[in-house]
Amino acid sequence: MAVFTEVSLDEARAFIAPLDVGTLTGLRGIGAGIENTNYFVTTDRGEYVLTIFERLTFEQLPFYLHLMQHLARRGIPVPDPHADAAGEILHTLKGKPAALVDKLEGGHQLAPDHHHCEQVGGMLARMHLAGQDYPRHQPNLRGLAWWAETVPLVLPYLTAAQHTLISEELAFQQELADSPAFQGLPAGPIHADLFRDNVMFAGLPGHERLTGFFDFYFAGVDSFLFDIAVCLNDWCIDLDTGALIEDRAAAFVAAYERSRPLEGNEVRLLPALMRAAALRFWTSRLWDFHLPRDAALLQPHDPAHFERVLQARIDNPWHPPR
Ligand SMILES: Nc1ncnc2c1ncn2[C@@H]1O[C@H](COP(=O)(O)OP(=O)(O)OP(=O)(O)O)[C@@H](O)[C@H]1O
Ligand SMILES: N[C@@H](CCO)C(=O)O
Repeated sequence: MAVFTEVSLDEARAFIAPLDVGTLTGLRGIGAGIENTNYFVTTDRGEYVLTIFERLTFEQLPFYLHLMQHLARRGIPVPDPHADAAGEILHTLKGKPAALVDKLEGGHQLAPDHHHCEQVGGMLARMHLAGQDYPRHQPNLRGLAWWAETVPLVLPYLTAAQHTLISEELAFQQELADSPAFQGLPAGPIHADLFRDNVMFAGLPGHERLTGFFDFYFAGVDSFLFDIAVCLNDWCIDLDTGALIEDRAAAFVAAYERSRPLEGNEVRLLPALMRAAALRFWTSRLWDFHLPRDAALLQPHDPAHFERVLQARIDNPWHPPR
């Protein structure tokens, strides 16, 4: 269970007191997640999620929390952060930054079909449009600069073949980033980590409806196409092999385009961005695996999965049907 910072009932009670959410009746550490400490908080008024941020700083967090508030106010289903009497949504607990947000209804859809992919694609486009007038700016902190910094740190742990694959891909992405086509991609606030475990669905089997996107703590201003690529690499692949399930990917993109049609350059660069998205998560998983931080019990994600995904994207580039 990834509880990095233990919180007692008394500490939780004192933390929620200024937030006008009622009286504490329950507190439970959440096992999933590898970035932050999360607790489900129950009060006589409802259910909430308390997050203590383990890596992000007081300077970085306003971008994420105000983005969630901005999107929630525009009707995108995301957890809305709770403010104190002064309107502040970033708080402090045990000396670390912390927030209390609404708990979303439902659960994860870990074996998605067309129906789920279409809903995620459609909502992603609506989220991109709703974020366009968000005034704060922060780059994607897990973007190209971070890959370039982190790849050298993990190289000592790799085989010769992995060393070549990751180094060549980084060089390819650096060259791509310098191209006018890449620099002209439509951009804005993106989620950047919208995997199956960061989306909720509720309802009867076969009729589930999307109830929310959450875990915005890798969000940043970057190309919308990168967000689409991250999703396609998780929602629309065979998890055993990394192979793209093309009809599911086509359904995802078609649903996205009903709200925001892709530009010509976006269609052209999608295969390269799907490689970029695979590189991003291969690198972060290698980093978490080989250079772990303290946690009560941390189970890092399997890096080899994204090595397979990257290889599959290189071997079989995919363009959405036109
Ligand atoms: N607002 C929310 N509503 C309902 N459940 C939530 C909410 N936020 C978090 N959870 C639950 O807590 C679990 C862990 O949260 P999360 O995925 O944000 O962890 P993390 O460590 O911050 O991130 P990561 O996914 O990057 O490892 C989720 O899988 C989900 O079950
Ligand atoms: N979604 C990420 C974890 C958070 O960055 C992964 O699966 O590696």
